[in-house]
Amino acid sequence: EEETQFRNIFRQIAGDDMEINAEELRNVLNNVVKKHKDLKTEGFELESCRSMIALMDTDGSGKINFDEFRHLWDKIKSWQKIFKRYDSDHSGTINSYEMRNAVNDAGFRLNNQLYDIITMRYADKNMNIDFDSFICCFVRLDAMFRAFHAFDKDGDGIIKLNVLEVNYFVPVF
Ligand SMILES: O=C(O)[C@@H](S)Cc1ccc(I)cc1
Ligand SMILES: [Ca+2]
Repeated sequence: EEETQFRNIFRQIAGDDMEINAEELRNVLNNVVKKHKDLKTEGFELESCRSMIALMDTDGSGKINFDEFRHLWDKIKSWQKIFKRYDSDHSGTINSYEMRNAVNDAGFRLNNQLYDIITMRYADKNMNIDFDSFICCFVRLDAMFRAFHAFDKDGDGIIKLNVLEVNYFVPVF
């Protein structure tokens, strides 16, 4: 039941080509986020949606198919729960202190420097991160850690990268 309903929603968003492009992703994200008063945003930017698609597009089609979309949607659903859980002052934004706990809760382990880097990168002038910036940050962190684990064959937490492979880690910034 849930599955067919989700597939129908996907079909509506994706249209005839049954793939979601950046424009269609931006529309659905902005329509859904509007319903959540506790998620502050100026709206998802097209550029952010392009990079979200690039990071989730496993078959390199430049768009996301049903499975890739469902995968992204499940992540966004879980990350919005984390956002609400750690927005302790219900400001609708995440401050640097709340961000550290949110990132940890999502299972990402960063060193202090990286926490500061991503907070600077995604926060506004008052050091607050709004919802769309939060999601973009988490999509990139997720992609970075997935790439890292793909390279870390023996799981010892150390990887060797040649200059071309470094590209997998640039999107975080
Ligand atoms: O689907 C919803 O409205 C809730 S449950 C989860 C969610 C919230 C915000 C976004 I953007 C996407 C999904
Ligand atoms: Ca807050």
